[in-house]
Amino acid sequence: MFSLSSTVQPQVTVPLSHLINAFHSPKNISVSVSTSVSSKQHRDTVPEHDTPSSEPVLNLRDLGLSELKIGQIDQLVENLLPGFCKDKRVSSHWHTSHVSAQSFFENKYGHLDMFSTLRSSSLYRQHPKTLRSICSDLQYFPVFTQSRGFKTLKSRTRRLQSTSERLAEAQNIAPSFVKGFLLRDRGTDLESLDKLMKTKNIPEAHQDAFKTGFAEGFLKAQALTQKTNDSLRRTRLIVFVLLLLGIYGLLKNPFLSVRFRTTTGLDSAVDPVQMKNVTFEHVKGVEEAKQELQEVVEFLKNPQKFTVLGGKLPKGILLVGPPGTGKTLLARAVAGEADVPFYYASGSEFDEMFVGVGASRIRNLFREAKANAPCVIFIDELDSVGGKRIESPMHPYSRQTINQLLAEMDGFKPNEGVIIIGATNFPEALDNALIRPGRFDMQVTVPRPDVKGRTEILKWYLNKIKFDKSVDPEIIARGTVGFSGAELENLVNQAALKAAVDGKEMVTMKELEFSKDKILMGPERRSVEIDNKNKTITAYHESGHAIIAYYTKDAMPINKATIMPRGPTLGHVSLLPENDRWNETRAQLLAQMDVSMGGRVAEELIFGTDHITTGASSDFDNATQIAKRMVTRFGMSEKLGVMTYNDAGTLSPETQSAIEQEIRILLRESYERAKHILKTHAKEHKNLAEALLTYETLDAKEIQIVLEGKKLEVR
Ligand SMILES: Nc1ncnc2c1ncn2[C@@H]1O[C@H](COP(=O)(O)OP(=O)(O)OP(=O)(O)O)[C@@H](O)[C@H]1O
Ligand SMILES: [Zn+2]
Repeated sequence: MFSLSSTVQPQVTVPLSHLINAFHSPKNISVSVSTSVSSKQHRDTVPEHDTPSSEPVLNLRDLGLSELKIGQIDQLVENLLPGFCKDKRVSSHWHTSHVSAQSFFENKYGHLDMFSTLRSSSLYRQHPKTLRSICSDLQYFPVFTQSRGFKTLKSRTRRLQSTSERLAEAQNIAPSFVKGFLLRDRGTDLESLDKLMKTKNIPEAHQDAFKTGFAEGFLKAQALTQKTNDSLRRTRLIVFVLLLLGIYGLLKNPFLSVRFRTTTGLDSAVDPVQMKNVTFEHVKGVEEAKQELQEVVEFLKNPQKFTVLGGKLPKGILLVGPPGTGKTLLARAVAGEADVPFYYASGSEFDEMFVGVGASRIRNLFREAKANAPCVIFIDELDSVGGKRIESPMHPYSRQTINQLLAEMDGFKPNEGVIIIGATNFPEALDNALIRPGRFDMQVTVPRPDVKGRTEILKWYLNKIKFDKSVDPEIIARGTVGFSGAELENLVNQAALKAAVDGKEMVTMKELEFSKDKILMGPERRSVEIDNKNKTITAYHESGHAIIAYYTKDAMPINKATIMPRGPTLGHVSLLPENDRWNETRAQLLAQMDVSMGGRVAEELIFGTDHITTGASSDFDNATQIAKRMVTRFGMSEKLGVMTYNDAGTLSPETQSAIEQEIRILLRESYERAKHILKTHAKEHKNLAEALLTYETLDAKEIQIVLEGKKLEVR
């Protein structure tokens, strides 16, 4: 800090009193002030400095200022001594009045360690002799250190604070090592106080003030030294204690350092989990997958038995299926059934932007696993490490990672007892090298559960909560086609939460239905204020669907009708297939179209063609889709015959218009059938709509009561 070179000098300032001396020494005045010519001439007339004397005698060249023109000198003097040039009232008293000179300087420049600054300046190097004398003299001055901006200090010091006060202020701001410098110099100050007073001929009257100032400064400095020493001692103590603790830790646990290594981000730890508490019992509705994995369990339980008989088991098993169908759970269950360690890794963990990191993680994982065989390594999201998108810039090192994985899989023998289970939602996306024999060569499909599976899963999770006896899991299962195991678990959980919020003691069908609708269609929009007119239209529209479903032989049974807004819908009627439908008959498809038509037909019949609404658009979409597929894909149109028409672009215009014609006919016939039913059952239609307006939601039983003309019990 104090070895600033001349290029980065902060305000290099020539010592004041000596400058004044320099300016006022008779020789120099003749040179610097009376010379009004150019600098060249100026330099010629300057006599060489060769007068050794007790008082330092300076000229401008000695100070490196000989190049200065008169105007610049004035500028310099004005900078150093504002007002000096205006009233040339400056006398030699200036350099004797230390306190005032000092405070004046501080006012303008803050505390400046001029001594050191000067020494390090190029000025000093050029004129060592002269400046050394200045410096040696300056040692007796309090050391200044630049501490703050000019303006602030000036405005403050107008209040004529004592020097020592300001010095203390500066010390508080200066970093401790700077303080160190300040303090060292202070020692010399004390010794030489008397000497200084003598050499500087301080007038009697000022001596006391001078001494007091010095004493104050000295005491403050002492206190500061004490503080600095204390904090130094404290730091040393803390470091020492930490060191001791470290050594102790190492002695007690020699693996501490290894732990540190394995828990760093790049080289993450691989810890197995014992899966005793997860068995095949916990995985419901995926019987085939469980059966296929059963032999893997047997192998893990006793690898030797298998190899003795010459049996060969795959090293890698790929679990393929949509998210949430229980792939992870199955893998855990395999480890749990066999009671072996389970290593979990997610493919995305290996997908690193840094060279070698993914590969080294794979290496670590396999090394650990081999040391603990028999065991199961599970790699979730295998496609994110073993996908085909190898050379993509987003995954610069995935090729390396895959190669490492392949090398590891090839590197151990089948009887070593390590089984690698990978899971993926997109088997097509996997790198072909991964699914070759000897790697992931066994595929087990884990599909979405069927109605039987869903019932089992629902029962399993219902058993973990309190539920009413009237709850029929099968009804919920029938209404949750396409739900995964994870979604069904969520459904039961949401129902339990709903029951708790409503202050009920057990979960009933109502809560289960509620959470099913919530998952399917978004939350209810109770806050939406729907005017009576729209409510009435919705009620007739929905009961239109319900009436058609009820009176059409091949339609699915009704589950529920509601005019409660939910998600984007104003109301809906839900139908339940008795079973998951693998196939649908022509009659069933036509019935579905009729039920869809029911809503619009109802609006038309009740409110007239002028008042039909846009609310039926999705119904039409649905009906049109069914008709289109019947004609173009299922060969269900007599006119177009048993043929599929997939690519519309390759069809002749005649064929296209024939298809359109057929679809139109199907829709028209459907519309007429719906109209006929609603006209025939106008009374039931009205009753149902009114019941909906009163109760908002009606379940299958209630709908039946209304349609049979009986009165609903008040709920
Ligand atoms: N068949 C099932 N039987 C019981 N619970 C299931 C089943 N399927 C899913 N679950 C529940 O859902 C949770 C999530 O399933 P899991 O993580 O095993 O699905 P996943 O197929 O691995 O999904 P992803 O592909 O998203 O990783 C399980 O912890 C379990 O609670
Ligand atoms: Zn509708």
